Amino acid sequence: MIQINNLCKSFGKNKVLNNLDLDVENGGIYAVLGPNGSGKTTLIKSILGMVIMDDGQIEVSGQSIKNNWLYRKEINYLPQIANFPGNLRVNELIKMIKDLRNKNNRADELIQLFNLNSFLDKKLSTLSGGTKQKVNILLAFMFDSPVYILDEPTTGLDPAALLNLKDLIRKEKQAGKTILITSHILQFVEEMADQIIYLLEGKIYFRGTMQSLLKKTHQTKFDHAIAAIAIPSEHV
Ligand SMILES: Nc1ncnc2c1ncn2[C@@H]1O[C@H](COP(=O)(O)OP(=O)(O)OP(=O)(O)O)[C@@H](O)[C@H]1O
Repeated sequence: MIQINNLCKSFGKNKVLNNLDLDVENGGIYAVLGPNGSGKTTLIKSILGMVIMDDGQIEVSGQSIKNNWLYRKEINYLPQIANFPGNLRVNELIKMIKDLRNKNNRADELIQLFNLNSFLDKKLSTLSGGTKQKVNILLAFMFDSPVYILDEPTTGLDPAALLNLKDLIRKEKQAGKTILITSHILQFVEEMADQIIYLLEGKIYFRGTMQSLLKKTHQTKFDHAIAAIAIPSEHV
């Protein structure tokens, strides 16, 4: 589904991704983890074509992303920080995105699910952080797509909204979708992810299931395994 070879990206002298290779198969939930600044967002944005790679190849569904914009139609993206004009009202934003994509959508179902009815005529700049995030989730899930990329999707959500988000993601997985998620919330990752992809020093430092991570780090708890992951196994 997503194939990355020798991906390199630097910002000035800061080499963020260094000959990174990664294969993401079709279907399932993949958690992209790593310390702050390890390059998770840069990796995600490279896949989306929002960061121009210095070197390497990325293919999505067998198509190279270079000089190609059609592949982006296959990916629904929830950014870490969405920058929509603050004076736009929620219903205007939803309508604008509907008109742009012009295909079947399930905005109404998601408005009910996240209790957004009473916010539809509010300006984006007046919404709380959690409500803004619910609107962003609605935009990321309102169209059907084979691939979802969710950058810190749980930010600011209350417990009820978090449950709804988890249900949404599970349903998409059951429908065979491929879902890449970055999150620092380990409980969420532990509950949701089929595979862990751990970034460190510009490369994929670990890739595998939760069970294989626990085994590799000789730990019984996920948070301890994550803390231990970057320590050579003879020191764990
Ligand atoms: N546009 C940019 N210009 C300059 N440096 C950048 C830019 N984008 C990212 N960086 C740098 O690249 C490195 C990786 O950043 P990135 O946002 O990909 O990390 P991350 O793993 O997503 O971090 P976090 O967990 O804090 O969200 C950081 O050192 C960051 O400062």
